[in-house]
Amino acid sequence: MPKLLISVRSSSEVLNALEGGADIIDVKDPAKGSLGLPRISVVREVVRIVNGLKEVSVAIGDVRSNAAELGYVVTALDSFVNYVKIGFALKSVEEAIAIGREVVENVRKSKIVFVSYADYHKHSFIDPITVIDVAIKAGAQGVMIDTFGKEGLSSFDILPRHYLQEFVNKAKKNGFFTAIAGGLNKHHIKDAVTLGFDVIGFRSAVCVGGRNGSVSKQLVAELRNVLNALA
Ligand SMILES: O=C[C@H](O)COP(=O)(O)O
Repeated sequence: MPKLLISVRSSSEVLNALEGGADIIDVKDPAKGSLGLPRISVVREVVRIVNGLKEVSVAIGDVRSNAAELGYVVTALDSFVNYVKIGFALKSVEEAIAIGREVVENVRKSKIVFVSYADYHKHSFIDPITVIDVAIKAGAQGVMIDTFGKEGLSSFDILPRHYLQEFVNKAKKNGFFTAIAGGLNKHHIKDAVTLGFDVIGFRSAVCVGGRNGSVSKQLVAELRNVLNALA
C-alpha cells in the first residue's frame, strides 16, 4: 500500500497528522511556495514530536539556481530527517544535473527526492520524465510530481494518465520510488494506487482554512480510510 504523506507547516499540526494516520510527516513552509523551505527550528520540533514513530521529510525549496547555500542546507538536514525533497524549478537540464549532484554529494543518510512539476509547461520548467533522467545522472532515491502553482488544478487535471504511467514505469525501471502530490483529494487516491505510486501527498485537502490553514485530524483520517479500503 502506498504511504500517506501529509505536509505540515508547524509543529502544532503534527499530532493531527499522526493521529489521522499519516505515514510521512512532510515539513515545508507553504507561504514560500510549493516546496517552501521551512525554518530549521520548525524541522527540529517536528522531528522531536514525531520521535521516530513515523518518517519525516523536508522540502528545501523550488530551486531556480545552483546557489552555494544548497550544500549547507542538505548537510544540516542529513541524517536527522528521512527524506529531503528538492523542487526543480529549472529550464536547463545541465543545471538540474549540477544541482542534483550538489545535493546528493552532501547527503549520506537521508533519501533524496527530486521533485518536478505537473504544470511545468506553464513555467517552461523541465518536465517530470526528464527529471527522472536527471535523477539517473545525479543519483537520487526517489522522484515526485507536485504542482508549482497552488491555485486549484491538480496533477491529475494537468497531466494525462499515459504520461503519469510512463513516469511511474520509467522511475521503477531505474530503481526509484515514486510520489505524487499537487492539489490531490480523496477521489484521486484510487488512480494514484492503480498507477503504482509509492507515496501520495496532501496539504490543501487536509487543511481547515486552505493551504495556509491548519491540518485537521478528521480530514487526514478520511484519506487514511480511503487508502485502507483499497488495500
Ligand atoms: O508534498 C505535498 C504537498 O504539500 C501537497 O500540497 P497540496 O495538496 O496543497 O497541493
